[in-house]
Amino acid sequence: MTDDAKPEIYKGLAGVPVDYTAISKVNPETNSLLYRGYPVQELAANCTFEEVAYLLWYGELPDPEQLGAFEDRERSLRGLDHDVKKVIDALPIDAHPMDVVRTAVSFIGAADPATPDESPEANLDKAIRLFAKLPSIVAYEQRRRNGLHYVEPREDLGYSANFLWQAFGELPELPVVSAFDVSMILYAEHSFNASTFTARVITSTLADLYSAVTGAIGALKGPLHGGANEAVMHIFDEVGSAEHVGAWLDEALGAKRKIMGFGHRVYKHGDSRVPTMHAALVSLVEYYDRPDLLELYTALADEFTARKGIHPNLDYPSGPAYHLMGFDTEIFTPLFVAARVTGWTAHILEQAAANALIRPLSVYNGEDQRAVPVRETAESA
Ligand SMILES: CC(=O)SCCNC(=O)CCNC(=O)[C@H](O)C(C)(C)COP(=O)(O)OP(=O)(O)OC[C@H]1O[C@@H](n2cnc3c(N)ncnc32)[C@H](O)[C@@H]1OP(=O)(O)O
Ligand SMILES: O=C([O-])CC(=O)C(=O)O
Repeated sequence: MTDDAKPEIYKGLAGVPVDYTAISKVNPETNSLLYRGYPVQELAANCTFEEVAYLLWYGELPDPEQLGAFEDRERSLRGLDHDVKKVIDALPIDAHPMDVVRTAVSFIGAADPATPDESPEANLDKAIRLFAKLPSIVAYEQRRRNGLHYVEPREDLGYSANFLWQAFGELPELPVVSAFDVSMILYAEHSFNASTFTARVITSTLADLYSAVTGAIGALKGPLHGGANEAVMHIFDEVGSAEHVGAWLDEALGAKRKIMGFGHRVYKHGDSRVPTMHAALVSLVEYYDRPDLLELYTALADEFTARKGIHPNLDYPSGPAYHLMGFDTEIFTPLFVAARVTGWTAHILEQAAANALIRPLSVYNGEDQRAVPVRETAESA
């Protein structure tokens, strides 16, 4: 093949549309994000995470009766079987919480007799099951790694209040519940990001929903994707305080480091979700009286954006927000899992409903064809 005839390679599939989706629309030109047509900011201001999860799966917001039935189902599925806890307990105490969550989801899939049933109804049921159980898994891991016991879920609490209850064993105050719920809504869905695309690739082979979610958790762990919210907090720890930002950036940029929590494959002028999460962070800073954290947050964002023209993404305000709520830094990405399981499973259902095996082409650039050398043996010599 001559050089002229070489097909164009789209590294990282950047800018390549690979399929349709009716679940969400990311528009970098207008800096907007729609879930099933609704602006995410309006959903965050007016809906609970349960309503948004329902919207992502069913395509419409629930009426009061539908919401009541959905909430009853979700609340009834929250608890963890003894076997799931046993599997979690068998893992090293210093395992990364993302590995723990991935293993727990994989175990739930292995133990669910409905796993092979790939009907849309069965898949939706599995999605709601994971949605309901992930808070118990993540909250338990937050406690286990700190030597604390499992806290049973409470059916009298909404999703976010119960999540915080299970993580910290005390009833959270309203500003904390609201900020947490907003973060879950903002993290829920974002079109063909790397983890969702992973889930769709796995689904395209006709593998089961649990396999697709397990794979998606693996893809989310990396710091170029969901792992960035954890990495942001490590950066905050390194920098220390607002007055050190300039010197820290000189060194980090000099060493050509990537600054986690900044930049995005699709948004080049800022992430549509950041203003809403920033407002939630400000309310937490006021509630916990931590102006120093906001000063550091603002100084780093302003200085980095001024120097590089690269804006914060959602992981930038989420990291310090989860820190203020009391979560360990390593638990931040598992919180993202709990939210994104809604988007992943909506995409799994969409992919399965109009499936085509996802199998792109590669362009070979290795050795030309050659003969395997025939080596002389002792007998033939
Ligand atoms: C919820 C989410 O998953 S949002 C994403 C979370 N990830 C992060 O925050 C990790 C840090 N950010 C990044 O690594 C990138 O911005 C990505 C991976 C998110 C997007 O990257 P891409 O679209 O592939 O752009 P790419 O990495 O090629 O960056 C383009 C240029 O900007 C630079 N750049 C982009 N982001 C950053 C950053 N955070 N810090 C320093 N430089 C950056 C790159 O070094 C590159 O520079 P160059 O052209 O001189 O080589
Ligand atoms: O869209 C992306 O590439 C990453 C992202 O922001 C997300 O998954 O929320």
